[in-house]
Amino acid sequence: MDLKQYVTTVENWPKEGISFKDITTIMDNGPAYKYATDQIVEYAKEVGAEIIVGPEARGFIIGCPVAYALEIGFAPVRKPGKLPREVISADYGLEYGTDTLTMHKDAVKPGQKVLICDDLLATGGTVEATVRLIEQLGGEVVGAAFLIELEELKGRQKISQVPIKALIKY
Ligand SMILES: O=P(O)(O)OC[C@H]1O[C@H](OP(=O)(O)OP(=O)(O)O)[C@H](O)[C@@H]1O
Ligand SMILES: Nc1ncnc2[nH]cnc12
Repeated sequence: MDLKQYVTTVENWPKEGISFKDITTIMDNGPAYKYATDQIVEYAKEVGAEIIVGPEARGFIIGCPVAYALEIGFAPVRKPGKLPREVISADYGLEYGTDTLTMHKDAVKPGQKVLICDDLLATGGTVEATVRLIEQLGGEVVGAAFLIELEELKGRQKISQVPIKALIKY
């Protein structure tokens, strides 16, 4: 299946100059959503994932069905103030300023093999901060899987030690 045909590009959103890749037109198509999920499930098997970690919000849409299919767990990465128990935090750079991501301290067990799932790899700031969180908990990041990679932004250089799977490239 050519998944790219189900991505909708919205020019100049949310800001002038941004070419936004809207994945809701993959999700609302049953066969396309299943095909995309199945590809990542196969990758998760290849790398021996024991748990899926996904950053809010779109990482949940990709990661949760993969975890369900494999009967393994899913651990959320969230913005500050959203997780109710003790957390660890990682700051990361945005185009202007910084932001912070958090995970529960016991979300990943030491030595556990983790696959990170998200919809899109752009500058790599989100996934790089997610790798730091997982490694701080003692987890082993065995891969990062995305529906879309924006190659021009060179996000994969920020996590050069992590194997990356991207189903669609621009
Ligand atoms: O590689 P990066 O430059 O870090 O960009 C990619 C991230 O940006 C988007 O999430 P966003 O922070 O917009 O949050 P959302 O999923 O809640 O919309 C996307 O879902 C990725 O998580
Ligand atoms: N161009 C883009 N389209 C969709 N989500 C994004 N997150 C960061 N950059 C993005």
